[in-house]
Amino acid sequence: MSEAQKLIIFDTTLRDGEQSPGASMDRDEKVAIARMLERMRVDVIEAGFAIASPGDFESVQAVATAVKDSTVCSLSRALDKDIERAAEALKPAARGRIHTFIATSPIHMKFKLQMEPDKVIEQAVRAVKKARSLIDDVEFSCEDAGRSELDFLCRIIEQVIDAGARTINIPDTVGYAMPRQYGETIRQLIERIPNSDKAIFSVHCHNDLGLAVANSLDAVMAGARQVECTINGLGERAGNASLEEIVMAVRTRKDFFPVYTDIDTTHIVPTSKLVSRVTGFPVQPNKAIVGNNAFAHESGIHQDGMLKNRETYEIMRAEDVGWSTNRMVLGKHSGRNAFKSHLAELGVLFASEAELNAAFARFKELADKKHDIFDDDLLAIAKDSQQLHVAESVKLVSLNVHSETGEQPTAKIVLNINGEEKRAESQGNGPVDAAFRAINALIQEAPTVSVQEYTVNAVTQGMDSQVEVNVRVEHDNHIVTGHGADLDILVASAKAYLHALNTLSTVESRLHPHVH
Ligand SMILES: CC(=O)SCCNC(=O)CCNC(=O)[C@H](O)C(C)(C)COP(=O)(O)OP(=O)(O)OC[C@H]1O[C@@H](n2cnc3c(N)ncnc32)[C@H](O)[C@@H]1OP(=O)(O)O
Ligand SMILES: CC(C)C(=O)C(=O)O
Repeated sequence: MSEAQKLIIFDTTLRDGEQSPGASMDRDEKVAIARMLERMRVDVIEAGFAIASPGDFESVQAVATAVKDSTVCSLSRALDKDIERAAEALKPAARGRIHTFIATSPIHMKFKLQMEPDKVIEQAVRAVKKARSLIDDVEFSCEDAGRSELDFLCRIIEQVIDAGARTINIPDTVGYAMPRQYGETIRQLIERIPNSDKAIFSVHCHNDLGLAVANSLDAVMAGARQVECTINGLGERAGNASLEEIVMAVRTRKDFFPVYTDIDTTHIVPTSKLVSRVTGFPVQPNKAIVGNNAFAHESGIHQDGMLKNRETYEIMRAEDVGWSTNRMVLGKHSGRNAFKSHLAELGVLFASEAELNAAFARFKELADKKHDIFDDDLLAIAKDSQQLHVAESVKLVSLNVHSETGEQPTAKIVLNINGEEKRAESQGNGPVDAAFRAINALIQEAPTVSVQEYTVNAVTQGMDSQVEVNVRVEHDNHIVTGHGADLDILVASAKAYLHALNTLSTVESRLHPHVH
């Protein structure tokens, strides 16, 4: 593609992004983000508003010193003192830009600036000339262009281009524009302004109606060749157009957009994470490109499709935007193929279809009860299910434990012993002791088995974690350890104890289940 088809990416995370209430960043944090943006090959980094405060001045200066490959820009009102301060802060820049602006909508001119439209044009022209006297690269913005009159925009833009502005930005400051209408405005401006070919038209859209990206892209179709945007869509009120969405839309739909960007997209996710960490603004999980779920697949039909061909459900590659990989999330909507494939990645191979089915059934039961299923949960299930065939003569059917302050706990247990259901009830010093005694009541030689160690581990973090219980038992100089996993600590304990007894019975071929 030709140079005329290059879409300039202007990142304003450090300026408009910082205008998100609560998102302020200190100088070093801004430099760290600016370096990431430079590595990503962002064309222009708006580092701040130099006159806003000494801190902002220092930040613009520090970014201008640190960054060499991207243009560094400072915002300024259409006032000499702002422009001089911006130029001063940008002195160390290899490439500096002054971005000066004034509002052009009737409501802003009348109530905020309290200026006649002709005076606004005069001030804009003076400001651009002043900026050009200090720096070559000058951008001019018509603040609230989205609510400005087209004829007035044509007049002011023609004059600021004559005054030396080389980038003309048409901001939808309050997020009022609609996609087709906004693109049409850009098209009309480029067509009607006689010297429009001397400037690059830029857009800067806010997300008040959730249309910032759509409006920006519509403007690109209409001839805009610079998009102002922010990482994670940060920005004043509902934010700005998000850089990652703009860049990936253009890249993914090369067939649709007549433009390209120079962005190295593999830096997108690390930069998003840095911005989120620095500002304390979490990224919503379903946020396009950078949300945790953006490349995660949970439902069985999707996972099955993905396993057969990734493109069945993905239009971009996770690796291309900086994720290490896409994710198959196992949850209650997942199917057997994804379950088997995920466990194979964890090194678990099922010996038979029956074993896979048993583990899959346990997984579905767990997924119904537990929100997040982690790899450790799956490994615990696999371990538990694979043990079932070690010795299945005794299986837990149900356990009911009653425990109350000041009273001895009672356990009622139902076991399946060689295909027959047997019941027992017992008290104990604690609920686990009561459960073990109830098991002992159904297995003749179990009371001669000594429990040497009993440990409980939470399999994953969180209150709804599965627990894994290990019970080490000794009988006739044989020591075995039983494992059991469940959301219920008592059920996990009973399973672990039974697993130990079953293993002993296999090892010794002597500890026969026996109904009293
Ligand atoms: C759409 C945008 O995002 S624009 C950028 C918004 N960002 C910011 O405002 C952050 C930084 N701002 C600040 O720190 C301060 O507002 C400052 C330093 C710029 C100005 O502070 P103050 O001098 O105390 O003025 P204050 O903020 O109260 O009011 C703004 C003044 O600038 C005037 N003004 C607003 N925009 C412009 C402009 N583009 N050109 C010239 N004057 C302007 C207003 O009319 C008002 O003038 P008045 O004091 O004569 O009524
Ligand atoms: C100053 C301009 C570019 C702006 O931030 C806006 O209009 O939203």
